[in-house]
Amino acid sequence: MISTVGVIGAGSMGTAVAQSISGRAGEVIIFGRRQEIVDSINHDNHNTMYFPGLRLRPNIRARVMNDRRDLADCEVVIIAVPSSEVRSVVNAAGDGLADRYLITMAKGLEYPSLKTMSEIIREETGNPDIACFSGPTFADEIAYGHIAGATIGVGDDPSLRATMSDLFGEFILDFSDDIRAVELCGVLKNVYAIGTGMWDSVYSNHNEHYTFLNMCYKEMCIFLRAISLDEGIFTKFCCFGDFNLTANVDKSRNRTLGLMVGKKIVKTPYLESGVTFEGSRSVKGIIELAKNHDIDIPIARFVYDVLSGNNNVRISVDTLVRRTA
Ligand SMILES: NC(=O)C1=CN([C@@H]2O[C@H](COP(=O)(O)OP(=O)(O)OC[C@H]3O[C@@H](n4cnc5c(N)ncnc54)[C@H](OP(=O)(O)O)[C@@H]3O)[C@@H](O)[C@H]2O)C=CC1
Ligand SMILES: O=C(CO)COP(=O)(O)O
Repeated sequence: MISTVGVIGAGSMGTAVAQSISGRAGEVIIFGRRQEIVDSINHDNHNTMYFPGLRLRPNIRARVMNDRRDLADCEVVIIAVPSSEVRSVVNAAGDGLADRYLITMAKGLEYPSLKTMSEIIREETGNPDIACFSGPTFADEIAYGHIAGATIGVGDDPSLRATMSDLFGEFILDFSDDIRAVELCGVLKNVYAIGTGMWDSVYSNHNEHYTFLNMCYKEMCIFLRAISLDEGIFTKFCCFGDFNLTANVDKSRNRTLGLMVGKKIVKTPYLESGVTFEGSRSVKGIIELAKNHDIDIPIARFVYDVLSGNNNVRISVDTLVRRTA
């Protein structure tokens, strides 16, 4: 059994994954930035801000981010903060992330570098032992122990693979040695989830919904075929599963953002609500990446145009339909 696992990020996914793996590790330390969350975990076994009704296992404790005393004791460190924060958080952790296994859960793309999270982490730490975890994994459902599938993106290091299989033994797992492709699946699905929300704000029939879903998945596969070294990526949890979960289910923040923008409930793409909308931050980078690979992704551009306020969703949807027809 792995003795100590660190989880950086005391939000939805950090708390959920801490609960999920705590049955497979001696101790889990959640590193959060708010003292009140750290205190609620340590004094009451609850993260009252994110999962007030969930009693966390007794072997989960918390530390404030800048208190890195315990980071050195962690054999494995999971990074579960929004992608926009990964570089600064990893940089702040400094050499506390060297010489141990690192796992990223963040689904975003840095702009304008177009780097994925594992690439940023490796750049900041120099540590090559990095894996990623991505799939149809709503945090609340993970937190309460429901079944979920996930793709582990990991290189050919047998020890790291074994550690990932052990740590995430509660999940149904598939594996890919193309870490970047697994991460890009998580980025793409968020963009198409926003797009599906926008589409569904205009069209309400089943045929229309699933026609658009197919259009999105086709565009996602064209993109992945151009960049992925893993020919099987299309049927892995990080791809088909997570795309469908996020594009179809209103629990998804990205889909909800698409619905809200499509219905003109919100205007600014980068909302100050404090909610983590990964897709709106990554769409520009996806468009740039596609251009670099000479790939045409009209739906991603549709999403970007509407989020940027360049067009109203009805006009954009109509253009998309006529363009694709
Ligand atoms: N939620 C989900 O269902 C899933 C999320 N993910 C991915 O996990 C990643 C994290 O998302 P999620 O947990 O949902 O987001 P949340 O908004 O629920 O939580 C984000 C957490 O990160 C913390 N945080 C933000 N900035 C910093 C910082 N600079 N330093 C330290 N901590 C910081 C927040 O602190 P504070 O509480 O103080 O704001 C919060 O605890 C995203 O990339 C997301 O796509 C993946 C699968 C499922
Ligand atoms: O990645 C997720 C589920 O796998 C969470 O999706 P949202 O960020 O759209 O809520």
